[in-house]
Amino acid sequence: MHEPTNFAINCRDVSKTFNTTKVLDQIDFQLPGGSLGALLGPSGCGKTTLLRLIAGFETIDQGQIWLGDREIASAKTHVPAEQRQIGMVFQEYALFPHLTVGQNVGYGLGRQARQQRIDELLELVGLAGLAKRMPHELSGGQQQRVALARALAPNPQLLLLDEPFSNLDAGLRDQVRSATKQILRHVGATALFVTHDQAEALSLADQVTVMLGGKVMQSASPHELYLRPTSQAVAQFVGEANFLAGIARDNSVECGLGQLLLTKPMHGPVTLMIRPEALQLVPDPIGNGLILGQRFYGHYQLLDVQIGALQLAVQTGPRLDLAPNLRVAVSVQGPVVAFEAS
Ligand SMILES: Nc1ncnc2c1ncn2[C@@H]1O[C@H](COP(=O)(O)OP(=O)(O)OP(=O)(O)O)[C@@H](O)[C@H]1O
Repeated sequence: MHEPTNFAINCRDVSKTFNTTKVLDQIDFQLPGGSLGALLGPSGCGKTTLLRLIAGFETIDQGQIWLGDREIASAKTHVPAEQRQIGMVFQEYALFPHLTVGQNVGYGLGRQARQQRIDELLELVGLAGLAKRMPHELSGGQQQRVALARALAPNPQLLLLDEPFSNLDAGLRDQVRSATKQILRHVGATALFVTHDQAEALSLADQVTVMLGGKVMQSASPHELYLRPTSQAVAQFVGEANFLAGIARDNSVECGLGQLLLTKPMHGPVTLMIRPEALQLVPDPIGNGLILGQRFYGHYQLLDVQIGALQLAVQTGPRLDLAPNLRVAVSVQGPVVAFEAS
């Protein structure tokens, strides 16, 4: 079957079983050309397996994968990894320890114009002048850039990155992440990276795909995913969320915070999701809430507030006037998302 699309990657109904465990269950996944995608999910959800199927390191049991309009995998087809024009960056970088930086970058290139391309790529990743160094003479961040330059050298149609920043310490990680994004944008690459770090996925990717238990739960822009999760599971996995029960009638819902407005009409029992920053509080001796606890993060804080039988997280900026045992008035100032009660 041929399915021409505008997607750089198109996975349809892809399943994979190891021994008797179904690791990927009817995956539908698309990534537009020129964009940066993230596969996000907890450990064991199957994200690395999906990346490896796209790379061609494993065969698929069912479904199809296209790279542009080329079918690269199905139950009957398996284009070998080296013929897929896919570049890889591994978690451990996998640099050849006995080769210099320049030789590492040039590894997948033919002889022609090799030196020029190596220089060009080292310049691109900000390592011009380090071609003669050995990998062990570089910092973690520099090694990651060499791995990126090596993957980009043959001009791949697609770049796959497996937890590319997890080996870097926190201080360096942010810096390397934005440098990587800049480089990928500069060369107009289509790239897909795997992460279990939601902040990394939200801050870096154009499209975030949440996987849970071998299934794709939602694929959307970071804003859409955070503000309009389509399931309670996604809302819970991405960011901090408050859940409360309610009874919906048309565009309003009755719940422990009173009557609230819904963005779409619903009926009957629902579960409401309200982000901590969608709640506001002010000190009030006769208010509806009591501060039970405080989690202070510097540029913001989360306050655990008891309201009747509910316990909700409320986000504020750093303030000195809020502390446990203070009575406050809590109100809803942001979007309320409703799911059919499960
Ligand atoms: N070659 C294999 N043989 C048997 N089971 C495997 C194989 N590869 C992966 N699995 C199993 O498949 C499941 C999904 O693994 P996968 O590595 O895709 O998850 P992940 O979401 O990337 O997790 P992590 O973030 O921990 O790497 C796990 O239960 C894993 O043990």
